[in-house]
This record gives sequence, structure tokens and C-alpha cells, in this order.
Amino acid sequence: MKNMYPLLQTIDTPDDLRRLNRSQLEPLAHELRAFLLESVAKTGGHLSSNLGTVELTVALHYVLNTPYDRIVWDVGHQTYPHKILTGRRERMHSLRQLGGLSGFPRRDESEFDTFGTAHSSTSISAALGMALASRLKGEDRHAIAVIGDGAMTAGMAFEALNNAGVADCNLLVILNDNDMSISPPVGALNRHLAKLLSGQFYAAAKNASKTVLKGAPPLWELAKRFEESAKGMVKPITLFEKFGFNYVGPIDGHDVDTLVSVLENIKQLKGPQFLHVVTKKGQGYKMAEADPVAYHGPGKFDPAVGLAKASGQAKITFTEVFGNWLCDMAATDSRLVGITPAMREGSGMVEFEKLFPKRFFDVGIAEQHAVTFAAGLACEGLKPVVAIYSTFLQRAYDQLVHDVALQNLPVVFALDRAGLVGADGATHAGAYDIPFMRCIPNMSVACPSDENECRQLLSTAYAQEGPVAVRYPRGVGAGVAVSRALDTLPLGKGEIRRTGKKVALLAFGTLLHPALQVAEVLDATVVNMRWAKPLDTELLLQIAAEHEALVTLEDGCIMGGAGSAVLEALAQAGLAKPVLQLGLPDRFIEHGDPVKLMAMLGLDAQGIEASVRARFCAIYPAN
Ligand SMILES: Cc1ncc(C[n+]2csc(CCOP(=O)(O)OP(=O)(O)O)c2C)c(N)n1
Ligand SMILES: CC(=O)[C@@H](O)[C@H](O)COP(=O)(O)O
Ligand SMILES: [Mg+2]
Repeated sequence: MKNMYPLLQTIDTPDDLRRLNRSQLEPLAHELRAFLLESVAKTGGHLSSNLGTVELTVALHYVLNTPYDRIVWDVGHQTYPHKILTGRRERMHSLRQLGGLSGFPRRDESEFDTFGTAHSSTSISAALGMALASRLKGEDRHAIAVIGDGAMTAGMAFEALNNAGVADCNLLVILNDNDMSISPPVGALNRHLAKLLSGQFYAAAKNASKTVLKGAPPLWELAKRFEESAKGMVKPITLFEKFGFNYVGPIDGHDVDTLVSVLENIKQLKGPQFLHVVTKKGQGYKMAEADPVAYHGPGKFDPAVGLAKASGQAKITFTEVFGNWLCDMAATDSRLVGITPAMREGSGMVEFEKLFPKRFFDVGIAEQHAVTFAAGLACEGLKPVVAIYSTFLQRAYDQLVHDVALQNLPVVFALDRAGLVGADGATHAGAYDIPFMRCIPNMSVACPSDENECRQLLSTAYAQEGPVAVRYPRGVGAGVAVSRALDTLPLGKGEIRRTGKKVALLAFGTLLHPALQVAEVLDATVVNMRWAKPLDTELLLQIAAEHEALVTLEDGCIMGGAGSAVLEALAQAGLAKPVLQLGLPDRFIEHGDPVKLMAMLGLDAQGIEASVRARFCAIYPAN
């Protein structure tokens, strides 16, 4: 470390950074980028976005008085340089691992992390709140939101701009425009930004920021630029000016010296400011520059070689099961349309877009719109399939209730990343979808136990006349063969997988497999419940009548989950039966290896057996 990063190793806090000469910032940025690449290659993580924010991070901490001044990062997946410069360099080796640094900003991790995040498009609202709070408290502090061009597409960002543009406070919004979301950006905003960056305006702005902003008095320089802008001499009037912001830019986000000059100037201005910074996703690492999608969130890799090609016969993931099903079903039914809110790769829709480009809709980071857009399509007789991560559907709850379920529209929700997701941690866990969906009238919720059943339940969902969600986890399952057929299963019906004595294990989803292992040891009955709603009440009551005790298993939160549905059904039938509910406890589960996390939560075979024995010790007396 010492020899390779001579400047970086002197920076323990931003105060150290602020003691450097300006001429040292560029070499520091080089070291920071090299360290970042070396570190993320060892841990995995969001590489390409972070490579793009190195200079911006250096400039922000150099110019601002952090942590007194508040930097709010949007999404937060681009904050590794910020973590490295704010006292966490030595812990970067633990990134996204159990007990280690989070991959996102966390208020409980550092005083420099002003706002916890990982879901996008919250930064302007939060920074505006901070800016107004400082005004009300009579504090002279700066609040800055740093938001990407992808995150800017969300309605919430525009709600905040709408509010901020007329607010009497000092807020700076920095648009980090790398012309990429996870995949290429979409929509009219993207076109507007592209126009601002088109040839002459950007070239002029680049030169202006170097020459004009350096020598002359800062306020005069900026006033002049605004005046020129208003006359249309430098660039067209931007959307952001129409929202009431002073727009500055676009400027080169990899020119640290210019960034410092511009930020120092803006710091002296009052009212809502907007700085448009242009960066490159993957900057400085050729392979990531060439393929920023693949390097958005890679696992570990050798920087000299790049990402390893998949080798051998890897097990198929649930995401791939969905992607294949979508293509096969679309081939048989021209009414099928596929929708993603900016998660084409993660949701397994790359092939679908290739095969059916006109029936593929990437709506940008706009979950609420995605769901209501699907409702509109369904009203006209099309068959929308919304592929959405469980955690991101949280954003579109009212749309699910009011626009889809209330009108009983046949929309399929392919709910990926159900349960724990691992390295992203609590922000991305699909822990709440069973409770929040099963309480909505007309909604059905399927919980496939393996890959083949996932395909069957997707076909079943597609055949229904109302809304159905099929929830499945990140990664691979039991490894069962997946048929190419488009068979359906009966709605709301489970199946007995093993008949045993006294205790019945009722599994919702992939916990069926540890349940089957445990049942061999305990000689218990195992039921694959398949549906959290409609619940197979007939089967449940039969099983309840035949056993002394029941155990429910799910990979979502216990509170209000599928186990609660079982308790409600028993109570409804007037049947008193001891029920042990196993699932996620009432606390946020941290990042880490999901297999280890499940074991720590007692949701692996060993843990399940221990819990069942402990709870039903009269049935399983210790020898
Ligand atoms: C509400 C929400 N939807 C989707 C995502 C998944 N997601 C994370 S980063 C990202 C792309 C963000 O693009 P941008 O803001 O331009 O940042 P960049 O990666 O280009 O640095 C997406 C879609 C998310 N984190 N939050
Ligand atoms: C920051 C973010 O929201 C995404 O980049 C997310 O980390 C992707 O997760 P998956 O790797 O599960 O697709
Ligand atoms: Mg971007």
C-alpha cells in the first residue's frame, strides 16, 4: 500500500485531503482509481459507476466542509471513492461481506454518510430536507444531491425538483451524466441530456469552464454564462432552468481542477443550483469502459484478465427460468408484452428484447409508472408481464392496489430477488412481498419451490384473469430439470411431498428442500404449499386434522407472511393447533453470503430441525 499509493495513504479524513495543493488532486485521483480497481476486483461490487465518480468525489470533499456540509449520494452504489476518502480505506477488503462495510451509504457506518440509500432517486428530496432544515435552524451549511442520469428518470426525482425549484434554500443538485443506467438509458429525458451534450455546446462549455471560470471573478463569470445561456449563445435553455434552478454545465467530470473551480464558484451562489457533470462509466479501466453493463456489479475478477467467461454446465438461475419462459410464452401468444423498470439484465430480459423488440418496454427507473402502464395495456386486452425485483415493487404499492388489483386486471408480476439477496443487504431484501401482497383483494401470490415449478407457476399466472405474482429468489435453486412445456398447475393448490407422523412442515417456496431433509430425520409430513394466496385451505385443514403440530416455512418476514395466513385459516375454521412459524425475524438482515445468513437465522436444515425439536420437545424428547 505504502509504495503504490503514496498520496492516498496520507488521507485518513477529508481534512487531510483539504490540506493538499490543488496540483496534487489529479495524482491523488489516479491513485484512488487504481486502489479502487484493485480492491473491488478482490471483493466484487459496483465497479463501473465508482470508476466514474473518482474526480467528482475528490473535488466535492476538497471544496466542501464535509461532514458539516451534506453530500447526499443517489442510489449510493457509486460511493466507494467517498468511503475510501472518509476513513474506510483499510476496511474496503470487507465490502459487502458479513460484518463488513456496506456497499451503500449508511448513517450508522460513518458521519460522512448523510443519508442511507440503495433504492434510487431519493437524493434530491433528502438533500432538500437537509437544506431547509439548515435554513430553519439558522445554520450555514451546504446540501448537495449527486444523482445519476438513470436515477433522474424516476418520478420521485422530479417531484423533488418541482419542490426545490421554488424553495428558498441553498441546494445544489449535481447530475452525474454518464449516459448509462445499468443498461443504456431510455426515455425523453435522456434525449434532452444528449442534446445538451451534443457537439458544439459541450465543446464550448468545456473550454468555458477552463478559461472563463479560472481567472475572472467567480460571480461575474457565472452571471455571464447564465446570460449567454439565456440568449441561447452557449446552449439551449434546459429543463432544469425551467424548474427554477441555475444550470451550470455541462462540464467534464474527469477534470478535477475544473470541478474544483466550478464548485468553488457555485458555493458562493444562493438558491437552487444545478451542475451538469459529464463522466464515463468505467473510466480508467479499459474493460469496464468497453462494457459498463458487465462491470456494473461484477463478482471477483483478475483486473489483468477481466471477467471470467462462464465455464462448464452451470445450474440455471430462477432469472433465466423466467427469461426462457417469457420468450417461449411470447412465441405462442402475440398479446404478451414484457415490462422492466430499468432492470433488463438483472431480470433476464435481454433475449426477450432481441426476439420481440416491439413488445419489450424498458420504462426507466419508474416502478410506479411500470405498474400503471401495465394496467393500461391490460385494459386493452394485452397480456403484460412486469418483471420487477421484490424490493422495487415496494415503490409501486398504490399502483398495485389501486390501478391493478382494484380493477382485477390480468397483470403477471415476475417477482425476482424474493427473500435475502446477499451482498446488497437489507435495502434489497425481498422480505415483505408476501404480507404486502396477500392482503390485497384479487391478488394471487405463488411461491415456487424449484425451477421447473417456477416455470409452471408463471404459465399458471399467465392463464389467470386477475393479477398474480410469482415470487422467486436470486440465483439458483435445487437444480431440477426444467421442462420446455408451458404446463399450468391448479390455482391455489398445494401438494403433499412426504407423509410422516405427528408434525407437518408446510413449505412456501424454496425452503421446501431443507424441509424435506429435516422430515427424513423427524419422520414428519412435508407439504409444498405453492401458493401464499389463495391458500390451499382444504389441504391445510386436512393436514391439521391429521397432525399434532404444524410448522410453516418461508423466506420472507414472519410477520403477516404465509405462516400468518395459515394461522388465520385455522382460526377461521375454529381449529386450535400449535403452529411454529419460521421465516425472517422482525429486524433488517445485513449484507453477507445468503447461505450463511440463512444458517444464522436458523433457516437451513440444521436450524429448522433444532427449532422444531425445541418447540415440540414433547413430540421429540431428547434422548
Ligand atoms: C428504485 C430503484 N430501482 C432500480 C434500482 C436498480 N438500479 C441501481 S443503479 C441503477 C442505474 C442507475 O443509473 P444512474 O443513476 O445513471 O447511475 P450509474 O450507474 O450510471 O452511475 C438501477 C436501475 C434501484 N437501485 N432503485
Ligand atoms: C444498486 C442496485 O440496485 C443494483 O445494481 C443491484 O445491486 C443489482 O442487484 P443484482 O446483482 O441482484 O441484480
Ligand atoms: Mg448513469
